[in-house]
Amino acid sequence: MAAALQTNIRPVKFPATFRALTKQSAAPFRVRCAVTSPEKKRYNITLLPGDGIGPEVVSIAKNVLQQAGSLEGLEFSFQEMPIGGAALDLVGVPLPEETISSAKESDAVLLGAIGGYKWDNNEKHLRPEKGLLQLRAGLKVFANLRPATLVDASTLKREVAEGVDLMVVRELTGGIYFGEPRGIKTNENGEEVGFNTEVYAAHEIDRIARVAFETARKRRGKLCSVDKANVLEASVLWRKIVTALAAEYPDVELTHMYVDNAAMQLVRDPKQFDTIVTNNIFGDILSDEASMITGSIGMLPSASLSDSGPGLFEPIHGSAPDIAGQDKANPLATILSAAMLLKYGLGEEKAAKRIEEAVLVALNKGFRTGDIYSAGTKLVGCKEMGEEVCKLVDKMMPSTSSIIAGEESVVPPPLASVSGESSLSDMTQTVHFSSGNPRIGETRGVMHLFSDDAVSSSSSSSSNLPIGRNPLVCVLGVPNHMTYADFCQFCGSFIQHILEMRTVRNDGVENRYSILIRFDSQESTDTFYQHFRGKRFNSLEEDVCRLLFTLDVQFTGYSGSIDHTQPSAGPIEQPTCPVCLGKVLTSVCIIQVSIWLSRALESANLDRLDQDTGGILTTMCNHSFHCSCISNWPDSSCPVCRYCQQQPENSVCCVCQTTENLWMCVICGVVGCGRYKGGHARNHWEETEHCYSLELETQRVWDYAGDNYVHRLIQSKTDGKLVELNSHGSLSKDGCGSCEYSDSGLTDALLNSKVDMIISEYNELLQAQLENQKQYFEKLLQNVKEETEQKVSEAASKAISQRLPKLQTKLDRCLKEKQFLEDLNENLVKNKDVWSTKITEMEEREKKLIQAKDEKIQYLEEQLGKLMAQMDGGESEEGSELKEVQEGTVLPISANTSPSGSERVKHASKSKGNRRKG
Ligand SMILES: NC(=O)C1=CN([C@@H]2O[C@H](COP(=O)(O)OP(=O)(O)OC[C@H]3O[C@@H](n4cnc5c(N)ncnc54)[C@H](O)[C@@H]3O)[C@@H](O)[C@H]2O)C=CC1
Ligand SMILES: CC(C)CC(=O)C(=O)O
Repeated sequence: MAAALQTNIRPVKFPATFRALTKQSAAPFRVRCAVTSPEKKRYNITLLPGDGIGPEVVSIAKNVLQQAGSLEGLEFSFQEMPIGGAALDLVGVPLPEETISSAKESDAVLLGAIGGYKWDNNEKHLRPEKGLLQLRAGLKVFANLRPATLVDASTLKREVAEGVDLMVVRELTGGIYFGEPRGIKTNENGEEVGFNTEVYAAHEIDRIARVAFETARKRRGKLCSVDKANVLEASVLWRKIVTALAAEYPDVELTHMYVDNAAMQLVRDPKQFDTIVTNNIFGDILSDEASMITGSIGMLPSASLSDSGPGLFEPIHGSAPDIAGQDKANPLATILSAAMLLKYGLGEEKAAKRIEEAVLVALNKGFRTGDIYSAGTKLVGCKEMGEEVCKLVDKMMPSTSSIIAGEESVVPPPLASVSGESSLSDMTQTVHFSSGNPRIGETRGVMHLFSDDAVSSSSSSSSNLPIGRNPLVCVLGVPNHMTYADFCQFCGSFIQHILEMRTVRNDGVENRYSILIRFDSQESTDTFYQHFRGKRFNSLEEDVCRLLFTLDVQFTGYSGSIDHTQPSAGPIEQPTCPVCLGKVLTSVCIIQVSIWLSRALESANLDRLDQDTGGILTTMCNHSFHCSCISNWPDSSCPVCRYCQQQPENSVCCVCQTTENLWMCVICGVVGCGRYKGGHARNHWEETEHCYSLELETQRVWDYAGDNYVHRLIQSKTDGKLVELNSHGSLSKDGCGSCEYSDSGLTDALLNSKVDMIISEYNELLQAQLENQKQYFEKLLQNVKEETEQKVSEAASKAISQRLPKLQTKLDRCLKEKQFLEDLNENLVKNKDVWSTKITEMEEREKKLIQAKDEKIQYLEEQLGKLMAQMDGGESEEGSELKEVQEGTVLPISANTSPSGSERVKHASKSKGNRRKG
């Protein structure tokens, strides 16, 4: 390092925030060395992986750093040192001397995280956390910048979280984390007391407040100072000094908020905040809370800076011991911390930008670790996320916008230069489409859409959306089951800004359609884009709105019998909306408009029409409606021709299954065959009074009641214009009717007035018929309801009457059984008493017998004792008696064997000599 210093010393560019931080800041910034060789600039970076997930995320961030650096001509020399639990295990202290020395001597320090269960019960000075606090104090990094900008993983409501871009400026080396006195002692009552001190000197508040004002000035000019001045003296001083400093920053709007309110406001309306300045402990808590506005604590980086010396860069999360070693950690917070290291620590903005943008693109490509995963995205582990970012770092050409600090939003370079190697064609995708009823004719075209990558490489701010976009977007892959009305509803209040929507089929896509949407202004297009991109169509399904800016739409041909290969460029004739009879643009207009748009967007004529008519939706079959009208149409068919994107490939007669000569009831959709097949379509009319039927082959509607076709206008096969049928249709050979058309040269004016007249007649007719049908069906429903109720009640009474006797018998049987059991029970209870008495008597008898026996035994034992005494030669009177007994002249026996009897019966017995012999 010393040798290198002599070669070339380059002062590292500090963020402007750190210039002239304090009025009294006489100490010059430390000039740190970045050695410049002709090819590479070299930096020394101390890596402190720490504990838990720390080593996993730091090793990934190191790779990303190296990758971004090498592309920008930077070379890093990494020195990995222990801290926290790892250091405790290795050398017995949480911050070894070598570690702090290495950190101080390096150009920047990248830390993972410290702490874990293993050391949780260590004494305070031997806890991993102590190591981190010592490091922060040792490096004097008093200003901790913790930005929070949105990614699409917030658990808050989208409208609450969307657009959040705030920066927490946390004081890091003072306050209660370091204040003295602190400790746990025993008080006079012998009780343990824990205590800490929240202490701030005026200069500490002043320097952090300056950082905050500078930061806010470069952002949106709003600073909120968070304290607890209603309770804490340290906060009273804090507020006083911050307020005084505001005079030096008249361009910054300063507000104050109590911390408890701030905690609530952060989740209620986070967008109200731009820059927050607060003390050590409040900043720790509020920035963790802010992280969840963005989706996960695994997303938020931080930079801790001093007014001289190397900065410390670390994710805001801890060591996450619950997921450590499982490849589950989100490495993005550490990767973004590495970007902050480049930007704030080394002044290498380009390399930083590469990393920030690579992270954005990875997220936009759908890569998600478990903590930010949602359905429809790609779940990856820590390593894979790191590898993806590394790959993308390679592709990124830095723009000047920032996702980290959100400051200096600058319009990105033209698309072609967003990526070093990319051209416009790399940034767009070509999609072929068609529309129209295939039975009649198909319009074909091609659209060029800005690919996801073109947008991903920018932030969500509208100034970073692709250059060259216009107020035209395409929603790709809308599921077929979404009706036109559903889609209009999905667009919500944006529908007011929609001029036109056109539904198209994408080649090779069966179950989905796409919608081209033209808006009234670029602003509403961008807002729509930001609001709806990736949004689920509904909460029950996974399908999301794949929304792409549309560069242009080109009309390539028409495959029907009418030659429409070139749309006319003249003003567009306005037919009426078939629903409300108001004027709408023709069905090909969106394609024409798109082409005009891409040329110049100068169509004053169109604007006038649009203002008059509101948004227009053109269905897949090229019929146009006001959005407000089609919003009331309940199914996915066209209200005019009933063409439905979802229709079955081969319709069949619902009775005889024939596929020929089919007619579909326009009232209920039943398909039946014509009279020269089974005549089932007509039968249907007779049964239901549904008198209109659509001939599937020709799309003409037959009126059974009037016995002719409804249409008096048909489309000319030669020029596509509407022409009148010659009077009433006559019966055709196919069985229902036919008509000839005269390819007349009616003037447009005449035609238009007739069209209007016929449509109004048609609508009246239809309305009358629908009313009839409504009544008919209501009656039918009522009948069915009554019949059903009748049947249900009959069935119920029948079932009851059938089951009743059986149930009665069963009940009788059960009652008898119950009676029997009760009798049995009663007898048993009586017997129980008798038996109890007997048992008691027996027990008493038994007791007496035992007593008598015991007395007899006792008496015999006494006698035996006396006998034994006499045998041993006793001289007493009893002794002589005993002697007699011994000699066999007297036998001591009670007359009634009673133990109390004193009579003794003398018996002759065997002599003593005899007994001895015996
Ligand atoms: N700067 C640091 O080194 C910090 C260290 N700690 C220490 O970390 C240890 C654990 O503390 P906790 O309160 O649990 O906070 P934590 O931040 O480690 O974990 C909180 C929750 O967030 C999850 N999480 C954190 N980072 C994640 C990531 N990158 N990807 C996915 N999920 C992630 C964790 O799995 C856990 O469920 C303690 O010993 C604590 O003292 C805590 C905060 C800061
Ligand atoms: C682990 C502590 C020392 C610090 C902390 O929680 C933080 O700064 O996020």
